[in-house]
Amino acid sequence: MGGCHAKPLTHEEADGACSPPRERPQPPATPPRGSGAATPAWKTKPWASPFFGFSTPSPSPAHHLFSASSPRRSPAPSAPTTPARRLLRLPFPPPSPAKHIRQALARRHGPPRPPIPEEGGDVEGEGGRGLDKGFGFNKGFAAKYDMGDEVGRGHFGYTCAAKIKKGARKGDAVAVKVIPKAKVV
Ligand SMILES: Nc1ncnc2c1ncn2[C@@H]1O[C@H](COP(=O)(O)OP(=O)(O)OP(=O)(O)O)[C@@H](O)[C@H]1O
Repeated sequence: MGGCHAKPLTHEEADGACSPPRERPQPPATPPRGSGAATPAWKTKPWASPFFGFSTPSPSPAHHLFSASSPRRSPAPSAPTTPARRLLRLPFPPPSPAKHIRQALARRHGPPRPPIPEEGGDVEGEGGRGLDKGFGFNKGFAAKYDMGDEVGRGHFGYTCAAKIKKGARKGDAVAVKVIPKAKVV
Protein backbone atom coordinates (compact mmCIF):
# COMPACT_ATOMS: atom_id res chain seq x y z
CA MET A 1 0.00 0.00 0.00
CA GLY A 2 1.32 3.36 -0.89
CA GLY A 3 1.06 6.45 1.16
CA CYS A 4 2.69 9.84 1.37
CA HIS A 5 5.09 10.37 4.22
CA ALA A 6 6.26 13.54 5.89
CA LYS A 7 9.86 12.47 6.09
CA PRO A 8 12.03 12.75 3.02
CA LEU A 9 12.03 9.64 0.98
CA THR A 10 14.65 7.98 -1.03
CA HIS A 11 14.11 7.81 -4.77
CA GLU A 12 13.05 4.21 -4.60
CA GLU A 13 10.54 4.88 -1.86
CA ALA A 14 9.18 7.96 -3.58
CA ASP A 15 8.73 6.15 -6.88
CA GLY A 16 6.83 3.39 -5.27
CA ALA A 17 4.76 5.55 -2.98
CA CYS A 18 3.51 8.61 -4.86
CA SER A 19 3.84 7.91 -8.53
CA PRO A 20 3.88 4.96 -10.79
CA PRO A 21 7.28 3.52 -11.37
CA ARG A 22 9.07 5.29 -14.15
CA GLU A 23 11.38 3.81 -16.64
CA ARG A 24 14.64 5.56 -16.97
CA PRO A 25 15.31 6.52 -20.57
CA GLN A 26 17.79 4.14 -21.97
CA PRO A 27 20.09 5.27 -24.76
CA PRO A 28 19.56 3.35 -27.93
CA ALA A 29 21.72 0.35 -28.17
CA THR A 30 24.71 0.98 -30.32
CA PRO A 31 26.76 -1.82 -31.73
CA PRO A 32 30.19 -2.28 -30.27
CA ARG A 33 33.07 -0.63 -31.99
CA GLY A 34 34.80 -2.59 -34.58
CA SER A 35 31.82 -4.69 -35.59
CA GLY A 36 31.95 -2.91 -38.97
CA ALA A 37 28.53 -3.77 -40.38
CA ALA A 38 26.54 -1.33 -38.32
CA THR A 39 25.48 2.12 -39.48
CA PRO A 40 26.06 4.97 -37.05
CA ALA A 41 23.01 5.89 -35.05
CA TRP A 42 23.10 9.52 -36.23
CA LYS A 43 22.57 8.35 -39.80
CA THR A 44 19.49 6.30 -39.12
CA LYS A 45 17.95 8.35 -36.35
CA PRO A 46 17.40 11.98 -37.11
CA TRP A 47 17.66 13.00 -33.47
CA ALA A 48 20.95 11.27 -32.84
CA SER A 49 23.98 13.54 -32.69
CA PRO A 50 26.95 12.85 -34.95
CA PHE A 51 29.19 14.67 -32.45
CA PHE A 52 28.32 12.96 -29.23
CA GLY A 53 28.35 9.33 -28.30
CA PHE A 54 24.90 9.39 -26.81
CA SER A 55 21.51 10.28 -28.17
CA THR A 56 18.49 11.72 -26.53
CA PRO A 57 15.30 9.70 -26.38
CA SER A 58 13.30 12.52 -27.96
CA PRO A 59 14.42 14.80 -30.76
CA SER A 60 15.50 18.30 -29.90
CA PRO A 61 13.26 21.16 -31.05
CA ALA A 62 16.25 22.53 -32.95
CA HIS A 63 16.34 19.31 -34.93
CA HIS A 64 13.47 20.63 -37.07
CA LEU A 65 15.52 23.60 -38.11
CA PHE A 66 18.22 21.52 -39.70
CA SER A 67 16.69 18.30 -40.88
CA ALA A 68 16.18 17.89 -44.60
CA SER A 69 12.49 17.20 -44.16
CA SER A 70 12.00 20.28 -42.06
CA PRO A 71 9.41 22.75 -43.39
CA ARG A 72 11.86 25.52 -42.49
CA ARG A 73 14.38 24.20 -44.98
CA SER A 74 12.16 22.97 -47.77
CA PRO A 75 8.71 24.45 -47.54
CA ALA A 76 5.97 22.82 -49.50
CA PRO A 77 5.09 24.66 -52.70
CA SER A 78 1.58 25.25 -51.52
CA ALA A 79 2.65 26.40 -48.08
CA PRO A 80 1.44 29.92 -47.34
CA THR A 81 4.29 32.40 -47.12
CA THR A 82 4.41 35.97 -45.99
CA PRO A 83 5.26 38.76 -48.48
CA ALA A 84 8.50 39.48 -46.63
CA ARG A 85 9.57 35.85 -46.94
CA ARG A 86 8.73 35.93 -50.64
CA LEU A 87 10.92 39.04 -51.05
CA LEU A 88 13.81 37.33 -49.33
CA ARG A 89 13.62 34.47 -51.81
CA LEU A 90 13.97 36.79 -54.83
CA PRO A 91 17.34 36.42 -56.52
CA PHE A 92 17.51 40.14 -57.26
CA PRO A 93 16.39 43.15 -55.26
CA PRO A 94 12.84 44.27 -55.94
CA PRO A 95 12.30 46.68 -58.82
CA SER A 96 12.52 50.35 -58.19
CA PRO A 97 9.32 52.00 -56.97
CA ALA A 98 9.90 54.74 -59.55
CA LYS A 99 7.86 52.70 -62.04
CA HIS A 100 4.84 52.72 -59.75
CA ILE A 101 5.29 56.43 -59.08
CA ARG A 102 5.36 57.10 -62.83
CA GLN A 103 2.21 55.04 -63.30
CA ALA A 104 0.45 56.91 -60.49
CA LEU A 105 1.47 60.26 -62.00
CA ALA A 106 0.27 59.13 -65.43
CA ARG A 107 -3.10 58.17 -63.94
CA ARG A 108 -3.36 61.53 -62.22
CA HIS A 109 -2.19 63.79 -65.06
CA GLY A 110 -3.27 61.69 -68.01
CA PRO A 111 -1.10 60.45 -70.82
CA PRO A 112 2.01 62.44 -71.72
CA ARG A 113 1.32 65.33 -74.03
CA PRO A 114 2.63 65.17 -77.56
CA PRO A 115 5.46 67.56 -78.36
CA ILE A 116 4.49 70.94 -79.73
CA PRO A 117 4.93 70.93 -83.51
CA GLU A 118 7.52 73.31 -84.77
CA GLU A 119 7.28 74.60 -88.33
CA GLY A 120 9.95 76.89 -89.64
CA GLY A 121 10.96 77.91 -86.15
CA ASP A 122 7.45 79.13 -85.30
CA VAL A 123 5.66 77.60 -82.35
CA GLU A 124 1.96 78.08 -81.74
CA GLY A 125 1.50 79.96 -78.52
CA GLU A 126 -1.48 80.09 -76.21
CA GLY A 127 -3.22 82.81 -78.18
CA GLY A 128 -2.72 81.00 -81.44
CA ARG A 129 -0.07 83.47 -82.52
CA GLY A 130 3.27 82.19 -83.65
CA LEU A 131 6.14 82.62 -81.27
CA ASP A 132 9.27 83.21 -83.27
CA LYS A 133 12.04 80.94 -82.12
CA GLY A 134 14.30 81.87 -84.97
CA PHE A 135 15.93 84.53 -82.88
CA GLY A 136 19.49 85.58 -83.22
CA PHE A 137 21.07 88.11 -85.48
CA ASN A 138 22.98 85.51 -87.47
CA LYS A 139 19.99 83.71 -89.02
CA GLY A 140 18.46 86.36 -91.27
CA PHE A 141 17.03 88.30 -88.39
CA ALA A 142 17.63 91.61 -90.05
CA ALA A 143 15.90 90.38 -93.20
CA LYS A 144 12.85 89.31 -91.25
CA TYR A 145 12.38 92.15 -88.75
CA ASP A 146 12.64 95.86 -89.00
CA MET A 147 14.04 96.91 -85.64
CA GLY A 148 12.66 100.00 -83.92
CA ASP A 149 13.40 101.80 -80.71
CA GLU A 150 14.14 100.29 -77.35
CA VAL A 151 11.03 100.12 -75.20
CA GLY A 152 12.42 98.80 -71.97
CA ARG A 153 15.12 96.91 -70.12
CA GLY A 154 15.20 93.87 -67.92
CA HIS A 155 17.79 92.00 -65.95
CA PHE A 156 19.08 90.03 -68.90
CA GLY A 157 18.63 92.33 -71.85
CA TYR A 158 16.58 95.02 -73.49
CA THR A 159 13.40 95.04 -75.52
CA CYS A 160 12.88 96.79 -78.79
CA ALA A 161 9.83 97.47 -80.93
CA ALA A 162 10.01 95.82 -84.35
CA LYS A 163 7.95 95.13 -87.46
CA ILE A 164 7.76 91.89 -89.39
CA LYS A 165 8.96 92.28 -92.93
CA LYS A 166 7.96 88.96 -94.53
CA GLY A 167 5.34 86.28 -94.47
CA ALA A 168 1.68 86.14 -93.53
CA ARG A 169 2.20 88.42 -90.58
CA LYS A 170 3.96 91.07 -92.58
CA GLY A 171 3.56 94.51 -91.05
CA ASP A 172 2.70 93.25 -87.54
CA ALA A 173 4.29 95.12 -84.64
CA VAL A 174 6.23 92.89 -82.29
CA ALA A 175 8.53 93.31 -79.34
CA VAL A 176 11.98 91.85 -79.74
CA LYS A 177 13.94 91.01 -76.66
CA VAL A 178 17.65 91.18 -77.18
CA ILE A 179 19.80 89.16 -74.82
CA PRO A 180 23.54 89.58 -75.14
CA LYS A 181 25.41 86.31 -75.59
CA ALA A 182 27.41 87.05 -72.47
CA LYS A 183 24.21 86.60 -70.46
CA VAL A 184 23.24 83.32 -72.11
CA VAL A 185 25.88 81.08 -70.60
N1 LIG B 1 5.49 93.67 -75.79
C1 LIG B 1 5.95 94.75 -75.14
N2 LIG B 1 5.40 95.95 -75.39
C2 LIG B 1 5.85 97.02 -74.78
N3 LIG B 1 6.83 97.07 -73.91
C3 LIG B 1 7.42 95.93 -73.60
C4 LIG B 1 7.01 94.69 -74.18
N4 LIG B 1 7.78 93.70 -73.70
C5 LIG B 1 8.62 94.28 -72.82
N5 LIG B 1 8.41 95.62 -72.76
C6 LIG B 1 9.15 96.54 -71.93
O1 LIG B 1 10.49 96.08 -71.79
C7 LIG B 1 10.79 95.98 -70.41
C8 LIG B 1 11.68 94.78 -70.18
O2 LIG B 1 10.98 93.71 -70.67
P1 LIG B 1 11.52 92.30 -70.30
O3 LIG B 1 10.60 91.32 -70.91
O4 LIG B 1 12.95 92.24 -70.72
O5 LIG B 1 11.37 92.39 -68.75
P2 LIG B 1 11.96 91.37 -67.73
O6 LIG B 1 11.27 90.06 -67.97
O7 LIG B 1 11.83 91.96 -66.38
O8 LIG B 1 13.48 91.26 -68.10
P3 LIG B 1 14.45 90.10 -67.70
O9 LIG B 1 13.77 88.84 -68.13
O10 LIG B 1 15.69 90.40 -68.47
O11 LIG B 1 14.63 90.21 -66.24
C9 LIG B 1 9.50 95.83 -69.72
O12 LIG B 1 9.56 96.37 -68.43
C10 LIG B 1 8.54 96.63 -70.57
O13 LIG B 1 8.57 97.99 -70.18
